[in-house]
Amino acid sequence: MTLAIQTEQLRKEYKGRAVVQSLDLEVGEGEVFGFLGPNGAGKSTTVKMLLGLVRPTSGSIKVLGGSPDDPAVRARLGFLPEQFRFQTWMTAEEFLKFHGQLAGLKAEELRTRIPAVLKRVGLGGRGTEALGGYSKGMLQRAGLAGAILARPRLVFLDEPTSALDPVGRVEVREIIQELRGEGVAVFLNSHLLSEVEQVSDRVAFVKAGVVVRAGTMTELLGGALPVLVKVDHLSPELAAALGRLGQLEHQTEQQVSVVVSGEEAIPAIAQAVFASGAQLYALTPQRHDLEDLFLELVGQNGDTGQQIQLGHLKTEKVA
Ligand SMILES: Nc1ncnc2c1ncn2[C@@H]1O[C@H](COP(=O)(O)OP(=O)(O)OP(=O)(O)O)[C@@H](O)[C@H]1O
Repeated sequence: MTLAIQTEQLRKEYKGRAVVQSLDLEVGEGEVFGFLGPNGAGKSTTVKMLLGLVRPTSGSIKVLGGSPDDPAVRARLGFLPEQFRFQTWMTAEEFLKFHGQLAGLKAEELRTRIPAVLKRVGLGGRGTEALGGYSKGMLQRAGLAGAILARPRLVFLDEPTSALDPVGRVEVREIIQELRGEGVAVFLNSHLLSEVEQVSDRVAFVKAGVVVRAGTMTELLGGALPVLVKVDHLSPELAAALGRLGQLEHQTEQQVSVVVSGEEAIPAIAQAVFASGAQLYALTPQRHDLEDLFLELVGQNGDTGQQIQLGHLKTEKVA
């Protein structure tokens, strides 16, 4: 299998200061990979190196099995930059035609492909308007159309939903899922962690140029699950029964958090409550999310938290 991205000991220095270091990445075909970290962590620099726009100080990069400097490889890459500044005098159709031609698409294919991608990103019927008159969200949609136009095998999306309304965000999530279904790898850079959590197969957290944690959602967020149980009266018998299912925390007369190993333990909690004769008011799993993990890893002010350098980060597709 050809990996979509493979880097070994990738490093970038600016004026002798390392902004990306020891980066070993492997992203599989059809994998959605979230690359997360605080401002200035080195995410955009990594993306630019993967696209061949910035030269690494040392280390190696393979994208789609080749070099990002190879025009044939570049033609199969899609890129939505965070700061999209498009040719405002062009219409969306002209902009896409221009990018399609640069990617080597034939005029005949562009005739059908351009309206199809405009429709896909929610700009159907707006293609003949100048980009100068587009709203921020419409521009971001046009940029996404440009990124997927030439049927790339690897797409880099840098903050793809920052200007979008909630409907647009759902649509982008659907597009990412479609790309994955077609075997396209997606390298996603976003501070909107709940969205990353919903679409990514794997994520890596980067801090000061170093990957501090990486894995699948289950690997990162699985494990102990606190379940909040609210009842009319938490009798000693009920507490004892719940204590047999998991560790009890934050116990009061009417509620307790039962820390169990996974969701499969939830029905037994409900049964224990009913068997005790108590009235159940709430049974709430309180799974940690990527935001909790982000704050834990990089600290609320971005400069606390532990740094663990991973020797090797493999990111194979998760079924
Ligand atoms: N051309 C450059 N010259 C000098 N320093 C640079 C250059 N480009 C990036 N840097 C520095 O490299 C570090 C990483 O920047 P980068 O843009 O990769 O971070 P980022 O993780 O994408 O941040 P953000 O989330 O804010 O977009 C920063 O300290 C930045 O100042």
